[in-house]
Amino acid sequence: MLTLNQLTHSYTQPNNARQAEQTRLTFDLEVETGDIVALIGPSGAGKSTLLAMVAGFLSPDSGTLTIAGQHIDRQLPSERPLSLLFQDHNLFPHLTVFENIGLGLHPGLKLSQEDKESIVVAASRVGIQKYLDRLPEQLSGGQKQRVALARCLIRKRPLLLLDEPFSALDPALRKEMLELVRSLAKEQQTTVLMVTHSPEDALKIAGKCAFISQGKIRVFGPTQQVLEDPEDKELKKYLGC
Ligand SMILES: Nc1ncnc2c1ncn2[C@@H]1O[C@H](COP(=O)(O)OP(=O)(O)OP(=O)(O)O)[C@@H](O)[C@H]1O
Repeated sequence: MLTLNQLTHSYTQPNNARQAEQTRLTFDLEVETGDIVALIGPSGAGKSTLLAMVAGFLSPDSGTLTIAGQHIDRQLPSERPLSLLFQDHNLFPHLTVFENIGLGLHPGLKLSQEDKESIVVAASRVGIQKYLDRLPEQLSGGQKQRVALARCLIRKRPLLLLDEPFSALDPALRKEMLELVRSLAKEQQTTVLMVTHSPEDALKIAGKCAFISQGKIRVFGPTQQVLEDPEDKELKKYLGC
């Protein structure tokens, strides 16, 4: 179980009158192990802030964050039991596909024979085993995202954070990648939080959906119910119903 309990972050910035203006975002969420949750909501609602607090890039002012009962609030991003996949796949341009995937296992690439074998397995799982010797610049956008996904997969962390990772891909490839994430998550019992602007993508892979608005989760429930039978006024407006 992933639990966010009153997890709060406030941004302070000067306004036109040169006074400090605060934007306060507070999140409560409970996600069962192995569930895929889509985070949707209008621009500026707080989706990236939620993800950044879970990832550890942004410190909460208050509240708690636990995975399987363990507090991870104080851990550095690299110590947290999670992997991240963003639209910008963050591959290292001077390293081969093999090495880029290997970074998921060891930041210094000190790889045992077993590690090397698991890199090949992860690459085959996402369909890029033919390209292990290539550099990222010799790959298409979709192939690069597969490498990034393989790097996440090989880490076998219990939580995967996705921030619009496939939005630059064409519809067929995007669908294929989403299905791949779904089957990999099921295989490894990975809990997934996925920020998306696409209700269609949410319906494709997420069993649950959280609608975020003005720094809060306003609606949380089964994706189909949230998106196809919305009751909340703001959610209806967001969906254009
Ligand atoms: N560094 C910052 N300083 C001040 N305010 C910020 C900062 N980052 C975000 N905000 C504010 O916090 C709120 C939430 O922003 P956030 O980026 O989390 O929204 P979002 O839902 O991810 O938006 P989008 O879909 O456009 O990426 C917004 O009102 C935004 O203006």
